[in-house]
Amino acid sequence: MNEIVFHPDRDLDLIGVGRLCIDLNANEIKRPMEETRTFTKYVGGSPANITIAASRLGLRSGFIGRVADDAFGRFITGYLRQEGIDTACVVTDRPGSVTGLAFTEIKSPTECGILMYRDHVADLNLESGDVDEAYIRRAKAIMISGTALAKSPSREAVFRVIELARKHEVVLLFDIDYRPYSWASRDEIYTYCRLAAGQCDVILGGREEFDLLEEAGGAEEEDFATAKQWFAHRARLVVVKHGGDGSIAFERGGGVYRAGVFPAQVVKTFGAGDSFAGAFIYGLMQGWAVDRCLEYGSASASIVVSSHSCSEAMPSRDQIDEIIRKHMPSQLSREGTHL
Ligand SMILES: Nc1ncnc2c1ncn2[C@@H]1O[C@H](COP(=O)(O)OP(=O)(O)OP(=O)(O)O)[C@@H](O)[C@H]1O
Ligand SMILES: O=C(O)C[C@@H](O)[C@H](O)C(=O)CO
Repeated sequence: MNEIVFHPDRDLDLIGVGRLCIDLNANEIKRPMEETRTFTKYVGGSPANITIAASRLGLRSGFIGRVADDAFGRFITGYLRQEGIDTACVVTDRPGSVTGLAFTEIKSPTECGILMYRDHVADLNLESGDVDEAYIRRAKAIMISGTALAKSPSREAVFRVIELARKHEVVLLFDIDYRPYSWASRDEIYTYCRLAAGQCDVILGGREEFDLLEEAGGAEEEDFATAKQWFAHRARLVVVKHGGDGSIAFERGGGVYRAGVFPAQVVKTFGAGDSFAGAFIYGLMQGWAVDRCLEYGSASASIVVSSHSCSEAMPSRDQIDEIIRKHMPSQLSREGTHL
């Protein structure tokens, strides 16, 4: 069991909120972007990737976001529908905005870069009026990503989502999802992400992402200090991702869980966090103990880092189960440390 209580009788398990964009992943891998000639197009955007991951695992999923009135916007909406994700609240933006593009460079399994084209993007035109209370009320959980707070009117729309989710007892999950290209300043990140994270039940982020939201770390080990800081707000579960070094999760009730990583034939590193989050959330919603959720997320991530794409590579339950069967639990430990 875990400490997150989801409303039982809702017809949507998870609603993603925010960025819907296009990944253009270099086909010529082990080359710098300057030498790349061709790309493969996938749906992208961290919230979209997470929602696709969750839907692939069987969660009944929806999305609140805006797409551009262009061929990429239509491609994204069609792909979400093809994946069984409800798109009733995916709004086509007024003409003039564009779809965010993420050109990815795969120089080596550990050197991957992303060239973001994010000017005038439709996803940051999400408005409070796009947030339908009746839609929110249908959900057990809502996943918010930090980048949706980077600009107005998307920023106000996210706070409207938070307000309605709290009103209707919808579990709020916050993925810090720091992407520097959309933010005007560090102050804004600190201000708005802290405000949002302070309202959420579950917070996920990398070590560096949490550092952006916190005063200087305390004397204790940083991750423990992070968890204590967020337990002073609403959080019941804090998950710190450490890339190839694994992850650690803290429950407000005192449980501390560490997970290593599963072996992977790494093609690219990005997409690890989104696949981890989608599978971790799936585990939470099955009522699994946190250590099992970490293991599921870690196994999912090992599959996606071994693939060329993010969204399209999101694994099925069978694929994840096979990885876990093959490799057994990876240095999972549960420390009954009380914070
Ligand atoms: N090289 C790897 N091999 C296997 N698993 C990995 C690897 N890198 C990351 N993971 C798994 O994915 C999880 C999340 O990775 P990471 O901390 O890089 O998230 P992130 O920075 O949010 O990723 P993203 O690049 O998608 O934004 C890790 O905690 C780990 O379980
Ligand atoms: O989230 C983004 O804008 C980039 C993603 O589309 C890309 O797939 C990635 O970096 C996933 O972590």
